[in-house]
Amino acid sequence: MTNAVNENEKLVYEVKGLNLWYGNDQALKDVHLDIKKNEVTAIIGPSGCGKSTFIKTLNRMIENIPVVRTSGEILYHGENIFDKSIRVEELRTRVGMVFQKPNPFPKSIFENVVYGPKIHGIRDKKLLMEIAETSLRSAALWDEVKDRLNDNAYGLSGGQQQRLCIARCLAVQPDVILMDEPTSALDPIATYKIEELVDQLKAEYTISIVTHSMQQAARISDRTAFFLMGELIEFDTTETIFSNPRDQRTEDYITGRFG
Ligand SMILES: Nc1ncnc2c1ncn2[C@@H]1O[C@H](COP(=O)(O)OP(=O)(O)OP(=O)(O)O)[C@@H](O)[C@H]1O
Repeated sequence: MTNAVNENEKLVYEVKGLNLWYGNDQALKDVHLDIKKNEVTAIIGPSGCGKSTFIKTLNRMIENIPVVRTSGEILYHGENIFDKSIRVEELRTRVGMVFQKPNPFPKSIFENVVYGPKIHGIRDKKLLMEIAETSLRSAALWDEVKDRLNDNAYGLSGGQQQRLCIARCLAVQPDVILMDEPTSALDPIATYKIEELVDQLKAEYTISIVTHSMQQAARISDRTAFFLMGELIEFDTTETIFSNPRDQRTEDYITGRFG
């Protein structure tokens, strides 16, 4: 009994029978998947299989698209995120998101990081500075920007901008970080830095990352979910998915036979 309770506490998400439609087109089909605390869960699969749709559903960001309809349940710490009692803004604060293309605001580095805390009513300059420093340190960017916090964020390199977006996400103290192909616009060195960062961040956060790179999924994730045409074909430890997949379609994809 105790073990069962402890196991459940480790589950951040329990996705149960999730379906999603864009108008009449079904993009997710009866998806069942658990996401565990302090793990990196990689979402892989060929273009159009529903990877982005899936992670954007986890913080209900997908509902910004008016034609979207869903059915099924997504339990987040045991509560269904589709329940009427759920406050969507709060959910999106707890479950932050980093996108494919770095998207800093046209503001200073400092203002980018403290944007969320300010919206939440924090005005104290000293506290904002502390939040900025902690978040930038956690995003492994502090040393590179500490002397130019008032410079415009657009002056940073692409990789630095992406780490700034991660810092901005961390500044509101999320629980989960969703990353939608966060390195696809970056060069190998900047990619390596983000991968290293993901590995450090999982000590404190739960991370789900969409990636087109099988090597990246294998390098940084604990578990991997393989999607195909809206269906979750296989979900297992990353080691099993890449060394001993159960489904032929998973094997075909990871060995580069399609996609
Ligand atoms: N805003 C939208 N309106 C209608 N259909 C959409 C919309 N966004 C995505 N789709 C459709 O939903 C399906 C899944 O798309 P999604 O972007 O989730 O796939 P993906 O696996 O992330 O693809 P990629 O790897 O190319 O980013 C596709 O068939 C796509 O055409």
